[in-house]
Formats: sequence, C-alpha cells, structure tokens
Amino acid sequence: MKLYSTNNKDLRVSFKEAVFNSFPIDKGLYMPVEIPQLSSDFIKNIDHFHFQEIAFAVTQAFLGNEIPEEDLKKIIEEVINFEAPVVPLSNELGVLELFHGPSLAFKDFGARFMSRIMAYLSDKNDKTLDILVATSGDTGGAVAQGFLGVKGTRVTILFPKGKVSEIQKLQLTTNGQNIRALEVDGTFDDCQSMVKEAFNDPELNEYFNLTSANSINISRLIPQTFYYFHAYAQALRQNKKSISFVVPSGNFGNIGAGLLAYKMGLPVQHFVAATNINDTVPRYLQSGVYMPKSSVQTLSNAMDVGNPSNWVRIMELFNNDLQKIKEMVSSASFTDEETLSGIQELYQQYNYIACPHTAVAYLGAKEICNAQEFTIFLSTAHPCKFIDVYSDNLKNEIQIPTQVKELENKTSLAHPLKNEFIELKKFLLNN
Ligand SMILES: N[C@@H](CCOP(=O)(O)O)C(=O)O
Repeated sequence: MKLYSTNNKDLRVSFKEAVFNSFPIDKGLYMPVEIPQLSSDFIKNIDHFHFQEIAFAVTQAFLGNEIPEEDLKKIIEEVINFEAPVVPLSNELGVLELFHGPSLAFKDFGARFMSRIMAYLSDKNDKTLDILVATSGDTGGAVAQGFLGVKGTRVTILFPKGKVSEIQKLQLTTNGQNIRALEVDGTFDDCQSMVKEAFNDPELNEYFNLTSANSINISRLIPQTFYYFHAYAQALRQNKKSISFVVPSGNFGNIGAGLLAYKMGLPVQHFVAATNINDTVPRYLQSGVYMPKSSVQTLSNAMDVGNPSNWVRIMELFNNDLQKIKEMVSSASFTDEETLSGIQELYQQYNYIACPHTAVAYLGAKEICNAQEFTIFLSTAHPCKFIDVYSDNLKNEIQIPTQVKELENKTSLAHPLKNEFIELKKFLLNN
C-alpha cells in the first residue's frame, strides 16, 4: 500500500512509514494512492461472513501481502473480540452500538488495531515509540487501554482541563506504567495543535521516535471502516437492502472511515454528519466557506472540536468537489437542549438509553429517516461515561460495567500543563 500526502500528491510513502510518522512534514494527511475495491461478489454475500472475516478481508484489500495471512488473521482476532450489533428500533431505524470494547467507545477499534499493527511492524531494536495523543474525551481512554503495558511504547495523553467527564478522566489518568496524562489549560483544539507542532519540531524528533494515535494516523482509519461493512451485513440479514448512516462527528475520522468504505464499494445511499454546536462542517456545507472556530464545551464533549482534522481527507475522497460531497453527505448541528430532548425521546419512544453523542446522531437520523430505507445511526459511547447528564430515573437504569466500577478506587495522576507548545516540549524533554 502506498500513500501520498494531501499537501503533496507526488509524495509516496509505505504503510509502515505512514503508521510510524503519522503526520507528513508538509502538514497534510496521508491518503492511499489507490482506494482498494472489494469485489461485488463479496459485498453481495457479505451477510455470510462474520465480523472478523469481514475485518480481515477489508484489511487485506488495503495491505495486500504486506502482512502474511496467518499473522494478519491473528491480529484481527485479537482486535475484534467484542460485538458491534445493529439494534433495530423500528422498521426504518437502527442503532449501531460501537461501545462494547474495553474503554466503552468506538475508539477501541482504532486503538486496538493500531497498537497491534505497531507492535508487529516495529523493529525490535528501535528506540521507544513515543505516542502523542490529544483527546476531547474518548480517544485517550481507548489509546491508554490499547497500549497499556505494550513493550517499547510510551503514551502521552493531552486532555483539556475541566472538559472531559469524570469517568473519561479516570480512564485517562489512572493507568500508570507506560501511560501518562497532561491536563492542559485549554481546549481540545489547543491539545491537537500542540501535538501536531511536536511532530514538526526538529529537536523533539531528534530525541524521540514520535507518532500519533489520533485519527490523523491512517492506521486508525482502516479499522473504523470494518463496522460499516459489518453493519451492512447485519442489515442484509434483517432484510434491509438500502441503508444510510448517521454519524456523530467531531474530528470527522469516524465518518471519514464510513466514506472510505463507501468508496471501496459499500452500497450506502447517504451519510449525515451530525454535530453539536461545534458546527464548522455544517456551516461549510451550507456556505461554501471553511471557517474553523475555537471549540466550545457541550454535553457531547468528545465532539467538541472546532477544527476537524479529517475534513481534508473527506474533501480528497471527493476530489475536492464540494458539489459531489453534498450529493453524498449532509450535515446538521444540534444544541445541548435538543440533545437532552433527543435522549428523552429515545427513552420514551424506544426504551433506549443513549449517550449524548448518540442522541445527536439520532436527531440527525430523524431528519432523513424514511420508509424506503433503513437509517442506521452510530452509537459511539456507553451512556455510563456521561452519567451526570441524565435525570435520576434514567441514571438508575444505566448498567455500570465492571471496568468502570474498578476505576473508582484508582488514583488519578495528571500533570498540569499551560496551553503553550514550549511547555509540552519542556515536559517531553525533561520526563
Ligand atoms: N473525539 C475525539 C477527539 C480526537 O479525535 P480522533 O478521532 O482524532 O482521535 C476524542 O474523543 O478524543
């Protein structure tokens, strides 16, 4: 698999280089030179395959023989060891639950795949791999779980002070071992831009073997395509042939993966990117002017992103043709008040308890849902991660999984960091 940079179409790097360097020096993002196509036979019969088989076929389409079949199968079996069910709510509406992994968020797919791929591809004699990750809430916990105790790696998580939920904070800050957390006095966008700056800093690159575990890294995107194919397989089994996806969107890596799956041959009618009031993309699709804004805090905190990294990849998938994008993707934003009514409505109408991000996706789904097709909205995190958002009657109904109960007795350790790149640099050089 060869990749180019969105800022330099002539550049060619290998998959291994893209995984370990993650962010091209020209500040673009890596994209596959060729989008692999899955055969129409495979797609037609996809309902005969189980999740791991689908994930294997998709990865092999990208990587060819770069990883021998037996080794790749083993990696996939380890990564995909939890379910991603499509739960039907009605004839027209289903919810794809992506929160059954260890950190209770969809980020587990990407983080688990990435940690196994990095361990497999790294040269044993390489110096420690320093993984930097910015999080608005969910990525950090998944990456911590994915890399905890992985030899030869050290993870540094930057998160915005006071802007993640209590459970998310515990997931980020109680791991110890090779995982450390920096509590930044700023927003997620500040954390993300500090991390990006680190990749372009000559001194840091001389001392450290730096890479990213955010969705700017292409190895996060590949595994996030798996569940779109698997959802389609499940829809076929439920006799639904025409489907659309509604994706709660922050950094746009999740919907980016869905659109990649579509470009690989997955039959999808339409995508909706549902956002909270951090609405850079909905505004862009409406006005044609791309104007990122500083992110603001909302109840769906993992989507508090003002400058979504992956939008450039989506543009690239459609040859930067805004009209073509609009034919396939629409976008809508919702306030916190609407999100809370979405949560209530889902509970009252379907007896379903959704996290705030999922509720935003549900509101987006309501806008396009129709009798001719099956609309699947993605549920990206378990509601227990946002327990303070719910009214008492709902709170009491939320089952708390063991991994969350276990967090309660752990000690939280985070290093405070001013919102300045030089502070991050000093921390990295001195610790
Ligand atoms: N929603 C994210 C923000 C980072 O996004 P990523 O997909 O690039 O890792 C989070 O929960 O941290």
